[in-house]
Amino acid sequence: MAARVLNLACLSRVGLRSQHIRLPRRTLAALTFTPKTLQNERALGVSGLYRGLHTSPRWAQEAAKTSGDPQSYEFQAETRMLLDIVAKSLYSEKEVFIRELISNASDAIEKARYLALQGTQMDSSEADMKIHITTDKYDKTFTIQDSGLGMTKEELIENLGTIARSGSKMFIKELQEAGTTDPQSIIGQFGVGFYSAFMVAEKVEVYSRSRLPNSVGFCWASDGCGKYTIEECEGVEPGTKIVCHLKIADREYADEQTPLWLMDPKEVSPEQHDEFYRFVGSAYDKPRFVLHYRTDAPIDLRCVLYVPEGKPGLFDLNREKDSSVSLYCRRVLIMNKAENVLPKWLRFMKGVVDSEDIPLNLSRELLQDSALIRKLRTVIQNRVIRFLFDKSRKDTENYNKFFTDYGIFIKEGILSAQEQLEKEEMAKLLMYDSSAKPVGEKVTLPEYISRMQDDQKDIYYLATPSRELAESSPYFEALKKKNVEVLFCYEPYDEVVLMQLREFTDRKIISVEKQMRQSKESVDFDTSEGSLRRSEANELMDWLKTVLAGRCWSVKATPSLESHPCVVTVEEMGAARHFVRTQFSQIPEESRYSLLQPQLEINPSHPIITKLNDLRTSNPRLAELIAKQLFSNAMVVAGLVEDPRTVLTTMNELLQLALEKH
Ligand SMILES: Nc1ncnc2c1ncn2[C@@H]1O[C@H](COP(=O)(O)OP(=O)(O)OP(=O)(O)O)[C@@H](O)[C@H]1O
Repeated sequence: MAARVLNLACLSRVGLRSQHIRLPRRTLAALTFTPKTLQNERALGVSGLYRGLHTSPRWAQEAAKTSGDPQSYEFQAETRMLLDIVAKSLYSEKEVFIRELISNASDAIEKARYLALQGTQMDSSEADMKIHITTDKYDKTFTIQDSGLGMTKEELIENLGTIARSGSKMFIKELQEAGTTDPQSIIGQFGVGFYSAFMVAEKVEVYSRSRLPNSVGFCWASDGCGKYTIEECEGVEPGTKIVCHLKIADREYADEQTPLWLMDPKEVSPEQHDEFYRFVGSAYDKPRFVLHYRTDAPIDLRCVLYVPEGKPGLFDLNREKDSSVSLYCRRVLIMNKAENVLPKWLRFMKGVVDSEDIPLNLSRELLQDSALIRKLRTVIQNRVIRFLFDKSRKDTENYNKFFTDYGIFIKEGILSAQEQLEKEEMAKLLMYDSSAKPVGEKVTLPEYISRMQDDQKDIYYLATPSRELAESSPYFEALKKKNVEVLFCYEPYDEVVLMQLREFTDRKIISVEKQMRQSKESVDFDTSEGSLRRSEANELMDWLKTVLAGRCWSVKATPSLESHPCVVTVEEMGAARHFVRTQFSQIPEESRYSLLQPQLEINPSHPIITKLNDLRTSNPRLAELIAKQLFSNAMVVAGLVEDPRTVLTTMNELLQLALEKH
């Protein structure tokens, strides 16, 4: 069995998850899986300091001195029987003893907290609650210390000398019923609690001092062979410290094991990552991407970050602050769920960040606003972006799936970033359908740029609800004719993101509608086949302005259209659509058009337009209705109509007139 005791992943293997360690909520996690570092006074002092407590820096290593004569006691008969079996057990999953001892420590803390809340007078405050685990490879010890309720002498006798608990009792009962031929086969079915320490320890010492006022410390010790001793002890901190002196065969539990994130990335197996991910992320799925890396400059950093296999839920999207990344400094846990270590948009990532450059006494306030944390965040963000961009090129299929599930976070990142450079970095990760690619194949902005024709300056996109509508869009028509690639985006916030981004590597990002509105190309009336003549077109446009007064701000003839009679353009189509979606219902009808100032662009070669020109003299009423309907239709195509019912008002009258002659 590989040495693994102090690896967090090992705890998950023994079925221990963070929620099993029922520490008081306000207690910042106190599991510090560092053997030698814990003996370093600084680390110890800081774990206390960090929690803002006034605990002794030597909390976990008080020099307890026995001060009385050890008194010898015999275990209760049932306990002896249990101990005998446990001690000789060949039970293969011995590491369960860690879970049992942590559970007891956690229970003791809960009890102390409960009593404090009840108003019971206690030594020191509730805020001190913590559990430390240390090992010493040379002394072959595994030590767990908690600042829980502790035990009086009577309680040590009562609790550790007799079996009161149901699990152990049932174990003994089952053994008696089954005969003792194969106790190992049933040991795993019962938690044997504190006694499980004897599976790995040849001697166990329990230093304990009750938190009740005026209590003194005691040392309980036993080799698990029928007897135990209790003697008074000085220098015992309130709470309980259990020192397991390991059997030779089990000395590996005192080994210092490098935490997974400090291991060479090549040495960590996917299974280890799966296990560790579940542990740190309190998750049940697997990671879909693993970023395990280290760097020394510009900041010392050891990271293992995971992107979950599962899709984010509504809760994850709305989650404002909660992070699933733990911050360590040289393996000492500084903060669980540390906000600000990752930018907010990366809140879907889970894992561990360990940096030697982080001061051990980092407070929550410092974490909010520290140049160092900002630097850390930038370094990690850049690395994650590089990693994801790499995935987009080398593992396209999985990246596409990732983008479908988590793309919204990237868009949020772009919207919330301050610097253009930062926005553009994130924008590398965006993916869109493209007019140059078949359905389902997506392209990134760098890919788009690599295919741009020499005379193309800008990046074009069309925001539309679907591919079908994109392909048949009048706005796309002109660029399609010229064989210019257009990105299609389907989500309402896509165009807000692209509008905010404005440019990418010095190329402007422009909607096809804007391109059309800004186009300087004019209609060549002399050569356009079937087109109105210039004078006819001018007259028609003047007439249209009158008919559509109050709704249409200007009318223009465009050479860009082919199969469509007309379109509407506004100055900033994306912003206008956003405005229509979010604000329109609060604005009176007449004010809406003056805010949008729509321009009607007509195709002077289109049969509807040429016919309309004739109709305005032969049947002015029908011509007027058609003009209004054309304008309404164009507003719908532009996505500027909030309520479709408003475009139907003239429809019945129009149909009636159209059918009159039949
Ligand atoms: N760290 C500790 N601090 C205070 N009391 C402890 C500690 N560890 C054990 N005890 C006491 O010893 C008793 C026996 O522990 P053991 O693990 O055998 O069973 P248990 O924890 O009571 O059972 P269960 O795990 O089913 O709740 C506990 O009930 C508790 O009163």
